[in-house]
Amino acid sequence: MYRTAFLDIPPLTRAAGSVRLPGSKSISNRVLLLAALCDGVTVIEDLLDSDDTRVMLEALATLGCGLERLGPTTVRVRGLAGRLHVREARLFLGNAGTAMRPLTAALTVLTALQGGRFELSGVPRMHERPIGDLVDALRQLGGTIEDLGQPGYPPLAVGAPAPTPLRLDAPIQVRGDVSSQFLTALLLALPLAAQTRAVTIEVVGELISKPYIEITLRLLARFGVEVQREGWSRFTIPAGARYTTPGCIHVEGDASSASYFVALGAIAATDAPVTIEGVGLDSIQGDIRFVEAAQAMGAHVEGEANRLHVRRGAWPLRALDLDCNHIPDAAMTLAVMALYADGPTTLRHIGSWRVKETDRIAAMAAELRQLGATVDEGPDWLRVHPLGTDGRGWRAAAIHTYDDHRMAMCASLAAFNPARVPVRILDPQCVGKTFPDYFETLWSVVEAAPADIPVICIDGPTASGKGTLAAAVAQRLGYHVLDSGALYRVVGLAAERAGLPTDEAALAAPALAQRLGALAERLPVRFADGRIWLAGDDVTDAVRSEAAGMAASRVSAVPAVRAGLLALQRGFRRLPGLVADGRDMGTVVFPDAPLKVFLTASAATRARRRYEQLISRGETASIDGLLADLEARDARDRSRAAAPLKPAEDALALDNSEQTIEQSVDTVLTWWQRSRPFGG
Ligand SMILES: Nc1ncnc2c1ncn2[C@@H]1O[C@H](COP(=O)(O)OP(=O)(O)O)[C@@H](O)[C@H]1O
Ligand SMILES: Nc1ccn([C@H]2C[C@H](O)[C@@H](COP(=O)(O)OP(=O)(O)O)O2)c(=O)n1
Repeated sequence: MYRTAFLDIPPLTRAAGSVRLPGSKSISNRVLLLAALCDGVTVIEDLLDSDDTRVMLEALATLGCGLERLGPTTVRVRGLAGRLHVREARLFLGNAGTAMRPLTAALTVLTALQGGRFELSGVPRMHERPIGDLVDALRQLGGTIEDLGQPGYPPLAVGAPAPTPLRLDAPIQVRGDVSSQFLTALLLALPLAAQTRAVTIEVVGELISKPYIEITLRLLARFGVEVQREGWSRFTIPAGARYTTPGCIHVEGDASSASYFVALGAIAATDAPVTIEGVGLDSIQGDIRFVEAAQAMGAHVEGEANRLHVRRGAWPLRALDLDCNHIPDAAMTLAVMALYADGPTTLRHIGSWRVKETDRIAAMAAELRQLGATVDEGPDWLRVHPLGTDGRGWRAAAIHTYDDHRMAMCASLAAFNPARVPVRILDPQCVGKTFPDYFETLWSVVEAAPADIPVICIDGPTASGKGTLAAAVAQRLGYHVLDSGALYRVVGLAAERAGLPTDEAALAAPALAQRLGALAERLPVRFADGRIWLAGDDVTDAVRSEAAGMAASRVSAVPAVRAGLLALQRGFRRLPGLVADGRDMGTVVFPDAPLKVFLTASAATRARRRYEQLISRGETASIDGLLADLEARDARDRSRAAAPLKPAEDALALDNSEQTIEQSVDTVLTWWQRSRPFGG
């Protein structure tokens, strides 16, 4: 997951390959609660690992539920069997509506039956998301609920020290036109109160998002409770209802998350399809019907039970006028697809967007306008005018994401714009709510022209702080790092292991130069988790010695070695970007890089830094010896014929002798921001 302040997505061209989706959020949190309420042990497989499931798991643990992680996405839950093990607790539920609403209902019923008091709260946005309709229904039922903030919104406290009688004789009425989660919450909670009598729920007003109720009913059935329904207005939980564990339950891939990859297949030019694993036509999630909407816009989709294959069909996409009540979350994806359509697209019946993670109608309109689009909005509809496929009208934009995972994932699709402008996603870690590795998954199936993948080059003499600066800048931007010096060091070491001399006299022989070149070209080197591996050996420490630095300097003067390492170095230019440090990053390896920095510091400063570095590693060193060595190394690196150390013509010079590391990092990031088309 990217924890950077922003993530720049370079213009993308093609897409192909296969993605596996994380588990469905809606199914994950429902199954967790059902497993916690029932009697016995349930093993949940392919559970979503995200912010929203984490808060649910923490709440259940607080309530005394036995939880055991069997793997990253497998959890064993020992149910509470309908009994409260803890009578008082505070539960923090982040911004997870799928935790807040059902837990409020379940704890109201359990405390009415057994006594106890629980406080439920969330992030500030959660305290702006309505829950009043559910609270009204639970009060009708006889539950005790206290508003701890603004009435009708979390935070709340439920329960009282002593049990209170529940009124189950008359049907419980709940409004269904603001959020279907209120009905879901009652459906999940009321089986706890239906041991001796049937309980009926009546929906007042038109029920929205019916597919989510279908998921709830199907999962209740898996846990042994068959609810009878009359249309979408009356639901009866039979007398004697009792949750029983299905033993093992598998969570299917998130159909709403699938929508981004379906859209990708529809938008990107492809040779092979984009294949989405983990969700298909057998899905119980309503958002699977997004596939029909995408097909109506022109996507070519082949579906299997648990898999989808998507390719571009009609191009530009066909404009759409659609009632989106049945796909409230995935419909956001249509709003971005609409930018690539042949006319205005209207999404109707999306009033629930206004009370989601943010006011999604307002947010979507504002951000699509930033990209250059004309957007009209009404209380419960949105009309997006296309930006066209000839490249005109598109603007590079820094997209606000409003702590809303879907805003970030949707906006990423704008990176296919024909104007080939990058898209900046602010606060990319908001995807952690449902799809922490969304961007990494995106990179695995998309392509960008290498020239569009940014590289920041940091060249300069030894101990000027290149490596330190490169690592820090890369971390702030979410970019990859290329420590090219390490490659020359590894060549020196590999030569030594192969019994090849690396002294200057020997290196003058053309036959040796050729062998070293061949060795460099097929160098079995691997960088992983901050370590360097040579043919399976961890050589991280071995290549860091001063002797290895000297050997590297000598072999690096051999043109065949430099040529041999060229392709390997250019291979580091991967999405979303690269920071490369060395001697010739800006002059030879990435001459088209949009930012080149030539980093220097006085020889005395560099000798002192290297000295401190060695001493802190527990090695012995003398400043005078180091100074002599680094001056010799600089002289060789500068005077060699092949790719000598020198600033590129378009490099910006930075002397950091008097700067702290943070100051150098800020200088480079300021230069970088200036070179980007986002303003600010
Ligand atoms: N302003 C600065 N910028 C970068 N590094 C600095 C700075 N001040 C001190 N250093 C230290 O200098 C040492 C050498 O830095 P390093 O990144 O290894 O250099 P290089 O990669 O150029 O050989 C490190 O221990 C680093 O912490
Ligand atoms: N792009 C590069 C990087 C390093 N080299 C050579 C020249 C350097 O003296 C050695 C070692 O480089 P490295 O960056 O690891 O050395 P320092 O950390 O700056 O001491 O490799 C090069 O020729 N071209």
